[in-house]
Amino acid sequence: NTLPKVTIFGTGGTIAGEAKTKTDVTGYKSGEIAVSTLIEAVPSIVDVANVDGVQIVNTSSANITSEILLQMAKKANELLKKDVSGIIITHGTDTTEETAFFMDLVNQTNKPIVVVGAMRPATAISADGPMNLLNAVKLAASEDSVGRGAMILLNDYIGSAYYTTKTNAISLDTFKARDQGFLGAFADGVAHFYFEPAKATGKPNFDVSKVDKLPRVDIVYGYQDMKVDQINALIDAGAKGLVIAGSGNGSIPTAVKDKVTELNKEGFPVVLSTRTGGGFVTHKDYAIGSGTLNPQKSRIMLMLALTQTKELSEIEKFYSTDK
Ligand SMILES: NC(=O)C[C@H](N)C(=O)O
Repeated sequence: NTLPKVTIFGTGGTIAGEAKTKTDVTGYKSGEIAVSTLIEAVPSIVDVANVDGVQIVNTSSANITSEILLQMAKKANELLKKDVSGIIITHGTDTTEETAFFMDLVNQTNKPIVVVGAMRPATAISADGPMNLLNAVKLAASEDSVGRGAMILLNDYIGSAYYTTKTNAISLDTFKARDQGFLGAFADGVAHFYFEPAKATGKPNFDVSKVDKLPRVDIVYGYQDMKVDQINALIDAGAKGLVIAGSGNGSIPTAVKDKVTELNKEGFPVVLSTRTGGGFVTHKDYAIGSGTLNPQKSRIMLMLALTQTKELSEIEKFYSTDK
């Protein structure tokens, strides 16, 4: 038929989660139900698009690896370059923003990639997954979605993958972009956008078609009395770059700053982000400031940046919001 083609990558998460009782919304197993079953549970999807399901993995989103990200990037680009109008990734919400951000940066087309999940398992009363999935199909199939980058969709709200983050451990209303706001919302089963299509300022694009492996990048949490031991241990373990979730505008204790300064002189990339959940980390003369990116997105950016350059001054540009 003439409906747009949409491919759904199933990766697991609560949207595919199964609990022992209908009222259990925390003690359940993520990634139990196949993507084909999720699609069958929403019969009206067939009125919106020609849908195809691909089971990539079926697991909790904490188990998504950079190998899985690369696999999805290659498959998504292959399909989007053909006649598929949009890709949906059903995903656990805990690391949704990492996958969505990665897919946003590696998409070689202007077609939509929509990452969707749920906060209540499929077996719960008032499960949010089926409606979220139907909305995701509408979003991925819509011409209005073209040129908007990857998007995160949950609880009727459409957020840009670049800026949206999970802000609450259990609430249905968890995804937010506090400073930048949502792109739009569903009303009466229809996606309404608040703006014309736009690209996040300074957003780079990475072609990973020839990348076999992403470099290891780790995150270290900052706190009072933080020591340099974790930094040393991670470098010994093979980290090719580090992100520090500093306090405030990326601040770290003096001893850690001395270590970071030393690493900077050696050309080892350290990105300073913030544990505050918002704002902007400015560039320092001893480390790269993460700009608007939180620690987990800064990590994804650094892995991708390192596939292109080892130069700190070049890496720094990927965190810039300048045009
Ligand atoms: N709401 C969720 O999807 C959480 C789940 N633990 C996950 O796989 O990320």
